Amino acid sequence: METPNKSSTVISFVCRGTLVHSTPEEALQVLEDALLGVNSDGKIAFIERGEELQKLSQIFGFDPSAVTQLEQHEFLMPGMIDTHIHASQYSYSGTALDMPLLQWLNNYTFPVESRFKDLEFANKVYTQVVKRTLRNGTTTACYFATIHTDASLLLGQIANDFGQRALVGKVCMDRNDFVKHYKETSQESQDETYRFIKELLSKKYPLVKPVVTPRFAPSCTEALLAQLGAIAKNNNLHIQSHISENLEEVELVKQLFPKSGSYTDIYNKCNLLTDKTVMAHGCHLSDEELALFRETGAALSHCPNSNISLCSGVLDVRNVLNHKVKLGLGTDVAGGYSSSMLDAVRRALDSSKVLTIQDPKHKTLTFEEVFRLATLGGSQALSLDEQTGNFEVGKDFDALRVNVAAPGGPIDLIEDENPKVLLEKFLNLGDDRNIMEVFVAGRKVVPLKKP
Ligand SMILES: Nc1nc2[nH]cnc2c(=O)[nH]1
Ligand SMILES: [Zn+2]
Repeated sequence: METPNKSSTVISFVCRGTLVHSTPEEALQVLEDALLGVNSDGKIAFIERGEELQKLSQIFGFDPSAVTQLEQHEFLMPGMIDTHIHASQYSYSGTALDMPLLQWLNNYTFPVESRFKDLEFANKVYTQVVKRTLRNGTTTACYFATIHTDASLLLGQIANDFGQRALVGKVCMDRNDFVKHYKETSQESQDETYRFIKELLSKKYPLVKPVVTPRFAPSCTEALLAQLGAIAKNNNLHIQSHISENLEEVELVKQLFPKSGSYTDIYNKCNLLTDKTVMAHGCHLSDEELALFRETGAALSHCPNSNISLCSGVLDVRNVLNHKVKLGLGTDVAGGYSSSMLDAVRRALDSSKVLTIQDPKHKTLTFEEVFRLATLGGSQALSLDEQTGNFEVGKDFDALRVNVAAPGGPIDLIEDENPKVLLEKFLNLGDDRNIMEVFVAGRKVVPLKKP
């Protein structure tokens, strides 16, 4: 037998068992008895068949007896990606869902967000939301903070300390007629955005990046939107905001921006639609607006719990996908009451089924397609698909070790099931008790470590 060439890569972790993930071609790919190796940089070094163990151990110089063997009812899946979550609204999640969007913002959201001037309060809430989302399997989160720069920097620090991959946005808003103390001047918003970006980048956190965050068109003057578009463009930064969530909001935008062709047109004219943009909701976008998303490479975040809870609308995900617009899932805490991406998966499936009830010709999303939205789709929506989203050699190892039959967990398995059934059961019935371990960039972050 030939001696295989030795690799200089240092392997820090090897796992053997079932892998489930998505590719652009296949919504669900199952690899049974696979071997996945992670190198000392936290990147996937190889994915091979189990029978190659001896050969791989020689090439990569690891001890075959140190391989982690997954149990019968276990599998590895990519970490889930929450493309839209308000860390600052976590304290009232599960409450205050009795009003439509604009009234909900004025009565609940703005008063709570204004409290983040207090860093002690911010520390308490942000620590809890990062811990909770990690335990629920969110390896990447795209966060809205508040207008307060120091508290927003603190959120970045906490995500880094617990090892979560995150985009963090200091919220910008220079218009707010209802809660008058919760807004900035245009100049403050611009200056503080610069300060936020500069200070967050100076920390050199490997997995935490700033995202330019105009709240949404009704909270911003056109001048501010244009300034933020310029900041993002000149510094090649991510952008996030909201668009076309509810019909009253769409009407308000028409009144506030009478010269614009559409809601999408406003953001586009201000250079806020790029291939690093993610806009939440889009329930009421026209096909022409979706075409503009496709042209600019901007993505949508589908937040079904929020859309139902605030009676905002039902996004036709099939139509978005047919337009080839990048799409991920978001919890939109606290308009969405659950911080778990498993809930987002279930609500996305329910919403698609509601559209089928209304129109039997509607092609319902499959659970495999929604699984892809929660993982690979999210990474594409955040333009992070070169780093994360699925299992590919060279990508970071962001993964969940799932045990569908975890003792004391929510799922009773009567018989042995195949991996596809195990995944479907986990997505529909599972919770954090089934998520035994969470890895981000090769580092085990759940069970949680004290930072
Ligand atoms: N769901 C939701 N929509 C918004 N539009 C502007 N701000 C918000 C927010 O905080 N939550
Ligand atoms: Zn939101």
